[in-house]
Amino acid sequence: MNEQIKTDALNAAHHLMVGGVDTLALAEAYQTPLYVYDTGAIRAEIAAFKQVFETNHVDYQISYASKAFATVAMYQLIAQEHIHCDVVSGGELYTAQQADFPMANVSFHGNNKSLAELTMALDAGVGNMVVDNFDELQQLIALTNQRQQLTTIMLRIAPGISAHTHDYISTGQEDSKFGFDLNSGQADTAVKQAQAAPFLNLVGIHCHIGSQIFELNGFEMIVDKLVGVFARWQRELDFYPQIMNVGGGFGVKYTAEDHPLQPTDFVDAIVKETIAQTKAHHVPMLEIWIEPGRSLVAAAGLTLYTIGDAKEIPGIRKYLAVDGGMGDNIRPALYQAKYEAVLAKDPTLPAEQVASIAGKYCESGDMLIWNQQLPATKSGDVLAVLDTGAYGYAMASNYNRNPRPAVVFCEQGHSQLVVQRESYADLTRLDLPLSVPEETK
Ligand SMILES: Cc1ncc(COP(=O)(O)O)c(C=O)c1O
Ligand SMILES: N[C@@H](CCCC[NH3+])C(=O)O
Repeated sequence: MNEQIKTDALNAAHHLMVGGVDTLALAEAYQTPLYVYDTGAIRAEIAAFKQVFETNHVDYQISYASKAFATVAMYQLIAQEHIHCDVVSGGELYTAQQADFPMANVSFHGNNKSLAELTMALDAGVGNMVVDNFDELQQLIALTNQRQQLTTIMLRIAPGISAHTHDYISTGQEDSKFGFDLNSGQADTAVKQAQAAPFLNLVGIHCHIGSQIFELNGFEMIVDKLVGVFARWQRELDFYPQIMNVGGGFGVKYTAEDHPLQPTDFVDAIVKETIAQTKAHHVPMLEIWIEPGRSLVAAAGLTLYTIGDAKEIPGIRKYLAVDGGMGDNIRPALYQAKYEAVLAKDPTLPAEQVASIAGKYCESGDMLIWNQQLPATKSGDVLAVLDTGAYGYAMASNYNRNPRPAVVFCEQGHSQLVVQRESYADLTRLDLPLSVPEETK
């Protein structure tokens, strides 16, 4: 059986269960494609992160990087767990507001926040603005002076450390669009400007080196580098941050080929390194913030599809097409990301075929999985693609005018629809007809 599946995730009939709910019943009730989340698993991941910090007796904050999966219900779940979240756009901020998420617990990221977004954040009372560049810093200084509004900020630093991950999701290197460059002294200048701003309260430094990282070493390097810089800033600029935000990026297991550490192992290493480095530099211990996105939601989510048409090219390949694809999960096409799938009616059945799972979109690259071992299948069977909880729904599109799927939360045997399936009418809701010029009427 697929090693991603825990044995308690099967019912007596061997149907795959999520949060105590039968996936075949979910497919029947809500149709497919369908995003399904085990919200108990999300809560458990949060609890595991909290525990590492608490065992180490350090001040901390966990800020969920909501770009990984943002809906009203998700922000509400995060609020229930009493952690923070970060947003990267007016749209995410708006969704958090609709969820009544406490604005004091929101951090606002982004390398090109518009004036409208900055204003929206100040109006909302966002707790922490993560300032990315000099233009934004100047805009924020002007806005806060004008409004006489004391605003808490962190500065995002590009530490000049490359994470070993896909180029598209590596962000900490010197040549990055994100953050104040550390090596050239831009970060020092930004600190001085922020210190001089009467309405900015600079509480911390942020950096994020990338996503789906499998090695501790990048995080330890950030800590070493940042604490060294903080010690210098304390001497030279009379500035010592209260908070060190090391971002997210903790890698998760998508397939049997992946061997990540536990997300909590990363945090344990970060905490221990921070304790060691602050001692070595004779500076005060820092409050440590992390921003996990993927590691909180990836494994908690799966996508249910219905198998449709099959195509077998003798001696070459068998394709099984499903009723979704790159519109609900762009990651395989965009990052060559790999997933595994099981047959929802019985993941324990022995494999009898190797099939490649194709989407229904008009692109050859619309392949969800290459060469998946599966039992015998027939049209109408429900296929569960595992670990799709991060950056699936979040990056979904209406390509080919396909409506986006619904999202269902499951916990303790109950399911709840939290995002409705889009209808065809939703697709044209914002369209306006071609206007006919007067003279041709
Ligand atoms: C600033 C920032 N924080 C946190 C995250 C979350 O990353 P991940 O989902 O890999 O944990 C990202 C995305 O890479 C990010 O850009
Ligand atoms: N969207 C990416 C992660 C990017 C993280 C954003 N900083 C993924 O699916 O892997």
